[in-house]
Amino acid sequence: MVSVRSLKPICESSSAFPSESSNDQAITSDSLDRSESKTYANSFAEDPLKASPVSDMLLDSFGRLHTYLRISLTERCNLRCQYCMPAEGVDLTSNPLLLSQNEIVRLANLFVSSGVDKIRLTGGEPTIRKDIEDICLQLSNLKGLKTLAITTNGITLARKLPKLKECGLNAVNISLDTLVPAKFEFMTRRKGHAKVMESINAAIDLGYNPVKVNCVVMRGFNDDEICDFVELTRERPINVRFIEFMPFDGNVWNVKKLVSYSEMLDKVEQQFKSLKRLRDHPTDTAKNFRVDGFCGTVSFITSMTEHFCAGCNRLRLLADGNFKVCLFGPSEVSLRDPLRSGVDDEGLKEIIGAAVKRKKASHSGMFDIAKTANRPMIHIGG
Ligand SMILES: Nc1nc2c(ncn2[C@@H]2O[C@H](COP(=O)(O)OP(=O)(O)OP(=O)(O)O)[C@@H](O)[C@H]2O)c(=O)[nH]1
Ligand SMILES: C[S@@+](CC[C@H](N)C(=O)[O-])C[C@H]1O[C@@H](n2cnc3c(N)ncnc32)[C@H](O)[C@@H]1O
Ligand code: SF4
Ligand code: SF4
Repeated sequence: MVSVRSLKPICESSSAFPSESSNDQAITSDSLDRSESKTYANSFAEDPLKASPVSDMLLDSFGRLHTYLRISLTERCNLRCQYCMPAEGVDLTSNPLLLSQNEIVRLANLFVSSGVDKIRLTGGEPTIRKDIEDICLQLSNLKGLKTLAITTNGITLARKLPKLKECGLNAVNISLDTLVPAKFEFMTRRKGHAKVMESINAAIDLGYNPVKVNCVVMRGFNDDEICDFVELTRERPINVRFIEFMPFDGNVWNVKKLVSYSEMLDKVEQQFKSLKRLRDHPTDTAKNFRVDGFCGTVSFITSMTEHFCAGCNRLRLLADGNFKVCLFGPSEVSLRDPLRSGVDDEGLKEIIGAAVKRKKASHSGMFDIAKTANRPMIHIGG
């Protein structure tokens, strides 16, 4: 049974939480050709150092400024999604080798004082970290940070969100791949569908706007639900984001299970004739659309068939203190070890800056990625 009805229809235009990207402006000329691939790097490269107070540490050799840091708070999770991790689980870093709260805040402070203005907490499942409220409070007090976001599976979020909001969390992405509880249990190898729906409602009730709903689309699993997900946006301030299935170590990736952006878009356009492309922000991971008259929006994260690396502004700090400049780049450098051996901020900045300068222009394509050793997704955090 499809449980769209278990989400409350609420659509208010005003909100205490401004949308981070200017998704609301429809492109006025004829809708964009879906194969159009924009290069945004040049718009950043004009004179990035003059245009903003961002430190050279965050500028890569292609002129991309990295103002968005994703911090993985834990390698653990209360679900076991098939597309993210193997059934047998993953090797876990021992507790003493994980970053402490103080170390996370110290490193985050270094990034924010260098120009990072958006931090996303991820994992594993970030909400299972016991000190998440304190972490949010300390991070949201960092001068210069504009967005403190979370990506969560929503299992325990409904209960925790009011306090997290008080602690400064101002953007929420919730993962939900199916509207059918039995399919949820199959994909996540756990129960909990109703709790995720409850968390989406709670986030809407608390004024998060939009509440982003991340849906990894896999052939034969949920590709028949795409239009049901679009229906969620009719009366709710939800941004449904259909994500192309990506390969990671230990997941069940296979090109036959990948449903491409073009195929997903076809399905949506067939049922929702008035779907219009919106203007994306150059650093967006998503291509954004709205069905005429609908409250929410629909997006596609097209990492595999139309990558968006030219506008990349993202860096990653993993739970074990490793720093990763690209989701698919296997190279990592430890920030934990120099931090623990007493290296000062300038020393850390040198290590970070050198890694950022080594960042490649783009990922190497899905077939190469599938063959290259990386970490399981649950370690990286998306
Ligand atoms: N290829 C690629 N995929 C990414 C990147 N960042 C996030 N994603 C993927 O996008 C999907 C949604 O990720 P989220 O954690 O919601 O982050 P986000 O898309 O940056 O979210 P917003 O900041 O709200 O736009 C996940 O499948 C991520 O793995 C990136 O830098 N490169
Ligand atoms: C790794 S999870 C971590 C945060 C949290 N546990 C959650 O599920 O939202 C971050 C995001 O990555 C997405 N993701 C995981 N594995 C993926 C894959 N193989 N391809 C595409 N997206 C994936 C998830 O759906 C989720 O939206
Ligand atoms: S996608 Fe998120 S919820 Fe699912 S196993 Fe990975 S970390 Fe856990
Ligand atoms: S694949 Fe790497 S370069 Fe491309 S958008 Fe993702 S993190 Fe950035």
